[in-house]
Amino acid sequence: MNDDQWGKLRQRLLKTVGQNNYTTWIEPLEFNGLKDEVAMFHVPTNFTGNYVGQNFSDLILYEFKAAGHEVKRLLFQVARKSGEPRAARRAEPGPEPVAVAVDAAKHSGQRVMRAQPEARTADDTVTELYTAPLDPRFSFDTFVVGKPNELAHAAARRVSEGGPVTFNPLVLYGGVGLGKTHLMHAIAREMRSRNPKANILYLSAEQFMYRFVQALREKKMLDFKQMFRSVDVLMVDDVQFIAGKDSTQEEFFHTFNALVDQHKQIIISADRAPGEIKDLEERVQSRLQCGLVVDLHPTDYELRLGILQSKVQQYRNTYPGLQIADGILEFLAARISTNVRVLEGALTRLFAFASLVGREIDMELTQDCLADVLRASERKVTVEEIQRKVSEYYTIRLSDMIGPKRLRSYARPRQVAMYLCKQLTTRSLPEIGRRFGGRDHTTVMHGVRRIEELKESDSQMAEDIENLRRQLDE
Ligand SMILES: Nc1ncnc2c1ncn2[C@@H]1O[C@H](COP(=O)(O)OP(=O)(O)OP(=O)(O)O)[C@@H](O)[C@H]1O
Repeated sequence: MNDDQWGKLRQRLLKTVGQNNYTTWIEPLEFNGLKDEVAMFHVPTNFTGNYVGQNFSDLILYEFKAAGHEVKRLLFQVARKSGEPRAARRAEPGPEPVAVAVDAAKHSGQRVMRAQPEARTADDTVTELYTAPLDPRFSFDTFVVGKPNELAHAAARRVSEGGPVTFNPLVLYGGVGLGKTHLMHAIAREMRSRNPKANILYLSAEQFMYRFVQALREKKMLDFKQMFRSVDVLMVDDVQFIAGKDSTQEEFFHTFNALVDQHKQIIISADRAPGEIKDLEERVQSRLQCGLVVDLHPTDYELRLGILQSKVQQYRNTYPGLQIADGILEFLAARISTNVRVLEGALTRLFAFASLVGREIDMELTQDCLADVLRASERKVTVEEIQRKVSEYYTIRLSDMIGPKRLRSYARPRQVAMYLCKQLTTRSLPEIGRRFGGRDHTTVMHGVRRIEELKESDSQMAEDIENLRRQLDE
């Protein structure tokens, strides 16, 4: 594998791990070759290697495999700073500078060898990750409410008003870019403005783990416990991050209990319902389920349009005099349905571009400027292609998949195909139903929902969907 291929592999990892994780963890990896089924990397610090090994090894190994390279181990070595001799390019762990090696055979995310905290160096400091400043853009005023998020918004508002703690914890969950962090920040800001003396701690679950690890390393566990137990409000974003990290979960559990006992408000966000977070201890799951659990649903057309209109209002201050033709926002709301982050990014780019070239934002400029975004959201694949691919994948006859048989071995692939049609084409549910032997749209909806559920709870299903998507992309 050469650097170019590694570049492509990295791009695939970006899609899976998200931009933040990518920038922090994947981008700093310097690919250093493949030897004897060992993929070698230079990493800036032991901590990076250790972290990547623990959290992303299975994904990296999977991507190597998908790219046709048999890789059994990952080896992370600390790169020397300039002026220092380069780290030896070897596959065997030596006394220095090996940080982590990960074995594919045991690759349920487990390391076979790890750097002990004591082995870390001063440059492993993670202090900068400890602060979690609130984003000034994320307030209730800028949060657009629609059907998919009205319950989450109402619960967030209610909690932010303070007063007696009624539901504890409040858990907000939902998919990528649907506004969980926005709402968390809005709650924190509102609480702070209502009660400036309140000790409100907002941090991501990742930061919670870093603090915990650092406290262990520096033998300051008492300070850690005291600090977390003295807050009035604890807000932990993206709690799914601690799943599978046993000691962190345990500490989180105790912190949680101590605060609930003192009637302190806890607010949590997650990318899925607590009961569906794989490798999250049952006792943690059940604690999270004790309060109010509310769901941010995927955006609908109206909410997307509302968000776009609100952003245009905000942009008017930055770009006074900018003209936007009728129908453009409607076009974007209909075409870009992935997540709000992408929608916002598209609009920002459009405004910047229009102001640079000094033109009105019309359809032509929109198509030019957002060609890549629109192409990415364009669903070129057809219902027929999906049906064919899915029947091949599950080795069933196309006619059985489309036909009336209800046997599980036909019904499940049929639901998978319906799900993919919903995701990858612009066909409506009734249209999809018609193409599947004239089925009713409610049957399609049921099938789509079932697969969405299974994708979360059944790793085989998640893998099947991913494989099929990939094959359909080719
Ligand atoms: N209802 C909304 N009104 C206004 N802006 C929104 C809304 N929902 C999301 N956004 C914007 O979309 C972007 C992504 O939202 P946010 O970061 O809160 O998503 P998230 O659910 O926390 O995603 P992730 O799972 O990636 O952490 C932010 O810029 C946010 O302001």
